[in-house]
Amino acid sequence: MIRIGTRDSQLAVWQATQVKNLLESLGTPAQLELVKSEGDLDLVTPLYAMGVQGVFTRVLDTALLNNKIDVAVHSMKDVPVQLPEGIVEAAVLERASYNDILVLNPNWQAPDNGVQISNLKSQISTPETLNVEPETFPLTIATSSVRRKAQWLNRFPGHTIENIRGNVNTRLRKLSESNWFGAIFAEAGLERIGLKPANSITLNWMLPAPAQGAIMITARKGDAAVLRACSRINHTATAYCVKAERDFLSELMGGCATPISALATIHQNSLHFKGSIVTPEGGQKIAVNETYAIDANIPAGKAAAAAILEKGAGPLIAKMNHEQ
Ligand SMILES: NCc1[nH]cc(CCC(=O)O)c1CC(=O)O
Repeated sequence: MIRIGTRDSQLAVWQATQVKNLLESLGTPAQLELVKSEGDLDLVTPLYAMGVQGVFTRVLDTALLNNKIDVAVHSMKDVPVQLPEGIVEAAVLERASYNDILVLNPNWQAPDNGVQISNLKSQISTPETLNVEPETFPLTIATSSVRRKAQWLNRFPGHTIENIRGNVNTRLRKLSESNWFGAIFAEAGLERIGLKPANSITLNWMLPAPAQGAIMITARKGDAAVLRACSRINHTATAYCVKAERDFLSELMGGCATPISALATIHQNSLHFKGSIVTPEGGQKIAVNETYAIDANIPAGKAAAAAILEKGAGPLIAKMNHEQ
């Protein structure tokens, strides 16, 4: 019987249940163990001020090391790149959507100046390759992610970003009780628990967090039986892409509040890698868009990090770490 540790939010339990079902479909019985995390208990402090590293994962790490559970299931983007001593990656499940989406506030009151909501929506959904129409109205958007804030303000410098915390259910409620235009969510999180509202816009110009949309299973180092069972539900292509994204992050990371984004996808025999660094208030952005032949066995994330440093990312990262 594999004991699966999970946080107790609806999304976390959904993800852990997915792992339980996959393990059981291959003949390994499993049960869930629900654990509360600090990231869920404190809903006021912005994540970056909590010392982001591991606020969601620490409690499950402790439970693993104390032999209270055999595996832990995490949204992979919440897992620090450096795992604690004694804990290893056991599997990565097939990735769901990696997109960020803007959920519109159903109760938003349009100002009385003739602004067209359809114009605002089309500005927000315009892909990266097209120029954005000049702004017609300074919107207020909610997110507590520095990465999302930085990219939003880079594209819409006149807008205002408000902080919003809590699990996805809490954030959807806070949005509907606010006067914000919308709030940014990971599409995967809302889709998994059937909460993605129809009035949402895919932000295909926003680069996701490394490993967004992927689920990671961790286990104790050397727990051979558990590692063997988990390896059978590992999705190789996803694991390959998110490794590149996390390598990029770890090569560049000086501080945990640095808005670094990365997305790796596989097309035929190539790995396409997009990465960016944007200053927190959106003023400066450096991006790379690279392609690596998979056969060549190049460590894509490290190569892309070298490419973005070549473009001048170093001083930008240093400056952000200094200001923090
Ligand atoms: N940081 C919170 C978090 N961690 C994982 C998800 C969603 C699922 C995913 O991205 O894999 C979310 C919610 C969000 O970002 O809106």
